Amino acid sequence: MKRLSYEVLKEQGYEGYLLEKAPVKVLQFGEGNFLRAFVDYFIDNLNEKAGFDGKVTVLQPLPENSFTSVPQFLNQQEGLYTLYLRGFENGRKVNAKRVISCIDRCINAYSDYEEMMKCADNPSLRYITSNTTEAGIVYDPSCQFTDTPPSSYPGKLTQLLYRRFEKFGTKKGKGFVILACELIDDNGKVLKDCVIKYAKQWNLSEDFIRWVEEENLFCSTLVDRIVTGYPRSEADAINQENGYEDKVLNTGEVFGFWVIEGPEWLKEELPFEKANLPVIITDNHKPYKQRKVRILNGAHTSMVLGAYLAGFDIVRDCMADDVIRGFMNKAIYEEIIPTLTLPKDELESFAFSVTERFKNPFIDHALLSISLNSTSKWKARVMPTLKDYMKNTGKLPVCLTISFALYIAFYRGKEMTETGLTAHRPDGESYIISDDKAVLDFYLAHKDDSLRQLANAVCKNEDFWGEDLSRLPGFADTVADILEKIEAQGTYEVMKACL
Ligand SMILES: NC(=O)c1ccc[n+]([C@@H]2O[C@H](COP(=O)([O-])OP(=O)(O)OC[C@H]3O[C@@H](n4cnc5c(N)ncnc54)[C@H](O)[C@@H]3O)[C@@H](O)[C@H]2O)c1
Ligand SMILES: O=P(O)(O)OC[C@@H](O)[C@@H](O)[C@H](O)[C@H](O)CO
Repeated sequence: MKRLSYEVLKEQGYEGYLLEKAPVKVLQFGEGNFLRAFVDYFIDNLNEKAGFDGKVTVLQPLPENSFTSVPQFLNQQEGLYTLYLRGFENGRKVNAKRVISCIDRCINAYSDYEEMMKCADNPSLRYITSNTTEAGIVYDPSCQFTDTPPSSYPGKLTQLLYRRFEKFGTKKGKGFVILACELIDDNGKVLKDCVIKYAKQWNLSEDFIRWVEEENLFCSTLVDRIVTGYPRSEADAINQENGYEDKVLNTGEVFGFWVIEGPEWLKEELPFEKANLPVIITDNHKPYKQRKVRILNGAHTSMVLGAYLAGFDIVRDCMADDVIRGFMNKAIYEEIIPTLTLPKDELESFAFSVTERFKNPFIDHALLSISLNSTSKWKARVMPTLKDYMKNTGKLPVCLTISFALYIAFYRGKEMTETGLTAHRPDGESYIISDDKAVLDFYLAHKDDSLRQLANAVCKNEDFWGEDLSRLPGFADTVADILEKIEAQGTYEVMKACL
């Protein structure tokens, strides 16, 4: 079967939108599924509906082969790939196929270092987007200006900005608009702080720092779309139907929402409104981020680990079960929403839409994939709500406290293998706990603790939580009690008992 290419699409008489040639206006740090189903989808639509006329160069920020073959496949397919967005829209089932043609090529920051640096010399380049996971925006002082490249994303960006400054520093309007899409708080601001630190550490001059401040815009953004990536089990059938082979097929839900914190003038530059896309540019993205991270991601993180131990594998099946769905909804409506600042009806309507999205009949969202890095996820997505709830009421929130015990129960691995820490479901099936090495080492070291000792040790681990959670009145003891109930009755009964 022929590989996807412009030529193949022409031969087939493909009638959808394609943009074969245009100046590169966007440099994207990250080749992952999410960016390709979200940012690139929006840019592709901007090209079609608002005359943006820009291509994207995708930059793989990690050493080649350390992750995926996506860059190689994208280049073989001339940047083209097929995206399926599936779900319900206004009560109607949707399965929208779109060939995305906004990608120009994909390069690697290590093997194509000079090519990466040359991107800064392109006068048309105006936007830098990124999703380097929660691990990507970090300041690592061991990175040097002479590294080719520095290992951290902000280090690479600082080098690129400096090259831009050297080339165009005296011209107005040649800085970048930087759209950070990582799911960390104040992503744009934190990224900018890292860049300024490198500029100082590397003695790149006051003039450069001023140029970074005055000619570049670092936007914090909130992203929201469930992206499930390559549809392994359906790929053959999809390729047959399309009549071409696409090795980077991508899938996600129809729902999508991007909130960009930026000035009014950015609306002119990025005509999302004109293209009728669900993207807003606003002076404060925080309420949206808090709503999404605490409700949607908080619901995932507090529900999936217990549900997995109870025998469930995907989110949709959890939504069909009264106990698991009931536990999740109780957490959302009684414990999460009361701590949030947006109007209650807006929050409830968002929460309702989350349950509907989780029921999406097209999306098999694996609980195990959501379980990845649950330690930092519990800290970022659940812990702030638990603390706000306690501050407001003086009580422990029932479901969120249970969620912490469910997290510990899931992390009780007994054996370290090459792929990670191995644990077992009650029926004996093994699974891999994926998290930072330090986290896995901690659980392995505590594998023979009593449940009470374990609960205490986890609560006290300030490296995990940034503070000692055993100082929260009654928390460690209650968690230990719940762990004992889980041991005796299983997670399902514990989730059921609180309804
Ligand atoms: N999949 C979703 O539904 C979804 C939705 C919203 C946000 N996100 C976020 O997007 C991120 C990526 O998700 P994905 O589904 O695209 O995963 P993916 O595995 O397809 O891609 C991971 C991407 O992150 C990059 N990366 C990984 N570690 C890095 C590091 N240390 N430094 C720099 N880059 C690094 C990789 O090069 C790759 O581009 C996740 O952190 C996730 O929280 C995902
Ligand atoms: O992608 P992760 O692993 O950070 O988190 C898992 C899910 O909570 C997440 O992907 C959501 O589906 C997404 O954030 C929705 O926008």
